[in-house]
Amino acid sequence: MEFLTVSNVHHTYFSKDTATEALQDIHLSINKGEFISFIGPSGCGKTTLLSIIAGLFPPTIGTVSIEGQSIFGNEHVSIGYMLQQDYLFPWKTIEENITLGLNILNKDKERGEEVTSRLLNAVGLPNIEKKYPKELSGGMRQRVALARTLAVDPTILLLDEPFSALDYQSKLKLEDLVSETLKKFGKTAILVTHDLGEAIAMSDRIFLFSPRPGKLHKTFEVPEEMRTLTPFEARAHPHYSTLFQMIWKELESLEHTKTT
Ligand SMILES: Nc1ncnc2c1ncn2[C@@H]1O[C@H](COP(=O)(O)OP(=O)(O)OP(=O)(O)O)[C@@H](O)[C@H]1O
Repeated sequence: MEFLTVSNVHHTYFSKDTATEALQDIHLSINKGEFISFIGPSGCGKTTLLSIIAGLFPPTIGTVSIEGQSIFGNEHVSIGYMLQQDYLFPWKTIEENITLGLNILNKDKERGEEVTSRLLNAVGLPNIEKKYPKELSGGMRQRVALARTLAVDPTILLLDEPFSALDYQSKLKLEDLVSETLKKFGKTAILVTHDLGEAIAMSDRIFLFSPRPGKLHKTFEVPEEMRTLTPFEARAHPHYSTLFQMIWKELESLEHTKTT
């Protein structure tokens, strides 16, 4: 079932005397519960498209809708955004950080304690409600950021390189945790990443964009039998390296068109 639709999206950034065309004629659709990755050469407009889907600004041309309704100014759509940095408030406890969104939205305020405890359990960090972010490692803080993102029960989760600041071991563990948690909560998600292996291991489909102005170059389906595995297990599946090489070659040919 089509859930998110991006139709005829073009985006140009205008400043005093320059116009930078970031995206050109993007059409795509995503099904409910799917995990999608956006990959492509640096500067091809991945973050721009994610920001437009988040409703941070409208595209110059085109529309983005969720379940048939435009996302701009739509108060029924709540977007969960997870970034490279966790952006937890250092002066607030973990519980206060997690319930921040609920308080701002005036939603489920009285259930804050219960929601916090349920989500901290889900991300494997029980009983840290009263701690402060500085008492946690980088990986633990990103797990709290995931709990905070899920607390508002977002319609869709947008993940902009959320693992890239972590050491390799923490990154692999968090990939598994995010994947398992999103499946458990039945969430739809889009991941922007420069790590092709991560995209293959975590996604149902991968959207490859061409150099700026970014266009959707190709879509790759991850084989069904890999999707039921954890990202860690998926990396050991024989189809993983086949897909990696296929997409890598495409990426290299796109990089070539960029410089020539
Ligand atoms: N606020 C802005 N004003 C002007 N130009 C911008 C702005 N934000 C992004 N750009 C330009 O738009 C293009 C697309 O940028 P964007 O950050 O979306 O690409 P990206 O694919 O996410 O890049 P990267 O992979 O390097 O993070 C780039 O050329 C960038 O310099």
